[in-house]
Amino acid sequence: MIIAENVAKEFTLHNQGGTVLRVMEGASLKVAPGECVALTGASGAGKSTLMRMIWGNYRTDAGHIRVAGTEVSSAEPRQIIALRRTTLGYVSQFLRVLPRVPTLRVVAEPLLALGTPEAEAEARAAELLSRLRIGESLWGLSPTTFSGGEQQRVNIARGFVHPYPALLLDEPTASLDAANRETVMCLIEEAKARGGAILGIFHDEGARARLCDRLVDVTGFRPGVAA
Ligand SMILES: Nc1ncnc2c1ncn2[C@@H]1O[C@H](COP(=O)(O)OP(=O)(O)OP(=O)(O)O)[C@@H](O)[C@H]1O
Repeated sequence: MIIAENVAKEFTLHNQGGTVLRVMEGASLKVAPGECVALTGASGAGKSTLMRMIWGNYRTDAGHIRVAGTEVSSAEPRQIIALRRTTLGYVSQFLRVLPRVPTLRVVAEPLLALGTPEAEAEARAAELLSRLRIGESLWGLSPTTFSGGEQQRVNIARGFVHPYPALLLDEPTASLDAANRETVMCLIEEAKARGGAILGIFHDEGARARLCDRLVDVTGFRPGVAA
């Protein structure tokens, strides 16, 4: 479902004398439907960079990335947008939303974009917000003023509202209390059980041990380090 083959990436720092940082080469991994794979490696090893290339925000310099048959590494922007709408979800660490859009709408939006009737989309959004303990009194408000943990849970609700076949998770349990952490782990287990292919960064070792079928250490993809 998610396939990376021999991916390489370097950054050119144009405002720092054109210094070239080679951060990755020969990066290969596969995530099958129903599988959860964790990216590991020390800070700066390249976990986020690989996730951003799979998400289509960073260009790959060499190699191929395919998600559900779409060649992300050479896709046109409209293909990336279509992939994100139907197939590839991403729960980042930060919520980015338009101001003044109510929380219920923020969470329902991925379903509305797929043509789901409004009542059905909002019912599903409400169910997830309730599971994640976001009180109903907040649903009509924009999440921009919410606490860090509340914003993270709105982000998670939005990422799980549609059963994406492939899902990228960036520290989904970070800074959550025990009850919400458990809810998020259940959501991830349910996504696996319905055949979702999940690739994530989990600094939470307990969550990683419970959820992940395999670990991929990106340190092996550093230029000059044998995989
Ligand atoms: N946009 C960018 N421009 C220049 N260098 C970048 C950029 N993004 C990442 N890098 C560099 O690439 C390397 C890998 O960074 P990355 O954020 O992928 O690491 P990470 O493993 O996710 O780290 P952490 O666990 O601290 O989040 C770092 O040396 C970083 O400075």
